[in-house]
Amino acid sequence: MAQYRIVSGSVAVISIQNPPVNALSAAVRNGLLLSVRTASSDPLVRSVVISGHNGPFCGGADIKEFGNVSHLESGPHLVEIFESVEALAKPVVAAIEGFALGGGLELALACHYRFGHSEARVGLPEVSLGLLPGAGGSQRLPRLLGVRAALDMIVTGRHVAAGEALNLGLLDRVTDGNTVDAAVRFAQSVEGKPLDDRRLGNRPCPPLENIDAFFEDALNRVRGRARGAAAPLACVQAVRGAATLPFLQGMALEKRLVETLMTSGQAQASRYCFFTERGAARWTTPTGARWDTCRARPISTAAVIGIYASCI
Ligand SMILES: CC(C)(COP(=O)(O)OP(=O)(O)OC[C@H]1O[C@@H](n2cnc3c(N)ncnc32)[C@H](O)[C@@H]1OP(=O)(O)O)[C@@H](O)C(=O)NCCC(=O)NCCSC(=O)/C=C/CCCCCCCCCCCCC(=O)O
Repeated sequence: MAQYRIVSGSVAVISIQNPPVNALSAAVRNGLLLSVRTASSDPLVRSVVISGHNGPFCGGADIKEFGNVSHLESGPHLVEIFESVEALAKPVVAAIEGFALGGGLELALACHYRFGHSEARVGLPEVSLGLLPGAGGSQRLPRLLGVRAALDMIVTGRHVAAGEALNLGLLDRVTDGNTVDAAVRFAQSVEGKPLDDRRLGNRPCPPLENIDAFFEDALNRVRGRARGAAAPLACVQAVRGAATLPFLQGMALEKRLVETLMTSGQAQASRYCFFTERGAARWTTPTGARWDTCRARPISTAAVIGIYASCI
């Protein structure tokens, strides 16, 4: 779900609430869209801050819903929500603590400004799930960072620390203090200012020389490393779309690519790995010991029972 409150008289703070990582489940998506519409129609609200409840901003789309069309369809699509955020006629500031990953960063990219805590990290790791950033990320990130930096982040899926994100221009400000408080103060300072420039969907991609040669080379390099994986190649195709197509056509290309990947065996296998790796950490023994209740015993005696010496 999403919590909605008004602070300082004019700022609507929308807080994503879905522990432990504030993933964008159907309930969260419903809450977010409702909150954005409420903020839009309330004449007392002049700006909006979006944050994560109790720490992390957002770990992205709810991976548990993938492969289950009825779950995916029981809430609005991320693309629709992010379009409403970007189109809002009041400034929207993302207050990023912990992490903004996948759909979480795509949400932040739809906001007009991005504030981050100095220890936060951001990234688009969809490629490791056999996917691409399919909720506008493959189209908005290149428009913000330029093709080279965006392609690197999208194809590798790496997590970027706040300091680097600030240098890249992905974050507008970084703070050591309370991120939400800083974002609220900033939101008030930009109330009533024009927003057209801040909407990444309105911006062209920064120009790149020898665009055909650049993407040919990128595709060859990625193909060499991908070892048969389809997602990294689709990422290159989507970013090429961002560089060469108007925003809406780029979004249509992104949609076609992610729908194909989503139903692939590679994406299913990658999801299985994601949950199995985490499941493996939850061990039990036949005597009933468990990973979450087991405590190390205090050491009362220790002895050396052998010495091995070697000479060369
Ligand atoms: C860094 C982390 C976020 C946190 O790490 P850590 O603190 O170490 O904690 P973990 O142990 O890893 O995780 C804690 C528990 O949380 C669960 N978890 C984590 N992330 C998620 C998540 N995103 N969703 C659900 N659950 C999550 C984790 O499993 C643990 O629980 P448990 O112990 O297993 O019970 C780290 O967790 C991390 O890296 N997470 C993953 C981040 C990530 O990859 N995010 C990107 C997700 S993908 C995305 O955001 C967007 C994708 C594009 C989607 C576009 C949608 C298009 C729909 C098209 C539909 C077409 C269908 C057509 C169908 C048809 O026609 O048939």
